[in-house]
Amino acid sequence: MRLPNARDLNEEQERVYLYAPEDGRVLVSGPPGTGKTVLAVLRAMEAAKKGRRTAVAMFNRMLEAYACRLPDGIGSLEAQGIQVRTVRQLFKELWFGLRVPPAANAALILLDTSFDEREKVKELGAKWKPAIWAPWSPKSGKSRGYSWTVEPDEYWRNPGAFSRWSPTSDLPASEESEFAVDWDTVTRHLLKHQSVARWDALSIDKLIIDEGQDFPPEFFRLLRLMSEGVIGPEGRPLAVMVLADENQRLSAKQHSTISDIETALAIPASRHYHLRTNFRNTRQVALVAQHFFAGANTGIPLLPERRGPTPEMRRCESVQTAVEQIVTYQRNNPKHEIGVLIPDDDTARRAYFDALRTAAAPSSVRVQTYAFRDPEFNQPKRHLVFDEPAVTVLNRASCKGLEFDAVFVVNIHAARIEEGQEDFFKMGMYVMSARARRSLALLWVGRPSDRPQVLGLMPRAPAIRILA
Ligand SMILES: Nc1ncnc2c1ncn2[C@@H]1O[C@H](COP(=O)(O)OP(=O)(O)OP(=O)(O)O)[C@@H](O)[C@H]1O
Repeated sequence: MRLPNARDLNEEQERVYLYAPEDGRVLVSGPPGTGKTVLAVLRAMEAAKKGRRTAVAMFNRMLEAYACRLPDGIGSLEAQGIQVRTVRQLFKELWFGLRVPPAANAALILLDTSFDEREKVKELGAKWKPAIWAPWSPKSGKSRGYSWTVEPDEYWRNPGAFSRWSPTSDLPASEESEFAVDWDTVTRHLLKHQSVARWDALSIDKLIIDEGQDFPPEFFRLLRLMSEGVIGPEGRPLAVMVLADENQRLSAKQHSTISDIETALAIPASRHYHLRTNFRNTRQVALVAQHFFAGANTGIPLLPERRGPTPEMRRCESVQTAVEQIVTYQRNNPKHEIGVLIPDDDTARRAYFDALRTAAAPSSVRVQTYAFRDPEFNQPKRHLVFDEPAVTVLNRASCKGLEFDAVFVVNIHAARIEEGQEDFFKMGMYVMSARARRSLALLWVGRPSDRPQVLGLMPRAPAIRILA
């Protein structure tokens, strides 16, 4: 990521960087491009310099990978002793480390079993699952990677039979999705087992959360209790800083508005900092993003002065024609970072990725992608480069927080907007168009006579050049 020098911060950023309290809870809100991630990273570096054990927690792996890469000469965040994790991973590690007894609705129960006792647990119905990560399994030796698990039904029939192997469970999942955490259950469980939890597993005393709007209020209620010292190690309350923009919410279900976060974290006005200056986009890109603005509280950024080309909306005969447009742009601008963003359709993401890779093959340009569910491409820390020329193909959910010189939002004709979900569609378009530093194109595929539903929601001239 591009990290301005602390001396280049503007006044509103400086207020956070220099004067926001180190302890308790602080909220920073601001629209896209106002420097929230920059402040998260700068504040983390500052806290680490002062000897505070700090973590920056991101919503997804893409942002985690992006924030890990700092400009040359600064050294990675990890090298500075700062943990960079997704929130889920951070709390999963903590949860396992606390070794609290299994939660009632947990999908998986783990046993801390030595190699020598494997036959005994097997007799009780436990199974060895090598793919399950257990913090206590040694990295080498005879029992390397052994994770013994027992089905919840089996366990709850006779919990006492397993007690000698310190049973614990996975983070309780919410009913909506196995990937979403049931934070209320986590809170209740930690309150109940506060005295037996091994709190030395909490390896941080400062937590900075980026993209805070994508976590539910229950998560912030847990953080509040941890920062008040109600949950956590005695005498070591957790300091929390949250950065958020409610206009960039990802899901209609699991999210928080700014006022939800203020309430759940009990943030007074004096601890809520507002950013308004957009450092990322040109004025022309910002005007298109503004068209999709859904009107929630964080506000529209001040329009930037920097000028650039007028964004375009282009009809393409086929996916292949759209791909050719992108490849032509890349050939004319070989030094650019290019984002190809899709309003959440994994089949389309893969199709664009494959077609771009083939079409760009004669050149040495890097074409890369990420998808959580695609085992070939779900390790962005290992596979992706940032701040170098590349064509990066991503779904909407993965492009949060990132930026590119040029953005092509493709496949928009296929977007289906469910009743009452228009605001979320617009928020998705807001997030994707605001990734562009300079050039923005919205591409749809169809015949000249086609009128896909979404075209009615697109900006019009003169904000955008319409090309058929
Ligand atoms: N004071 C500054 N001077 C110069 N560039 C800056 C400054 N602050 C931020 N930037 C640049 O602006 C861009 C956007 O910053 P950043 O990604 O932190 O914004 P953000 O608020 O997190 O955006 P989003 O909500 O879209 O994730 C980055 O390229 C960053 O380097």
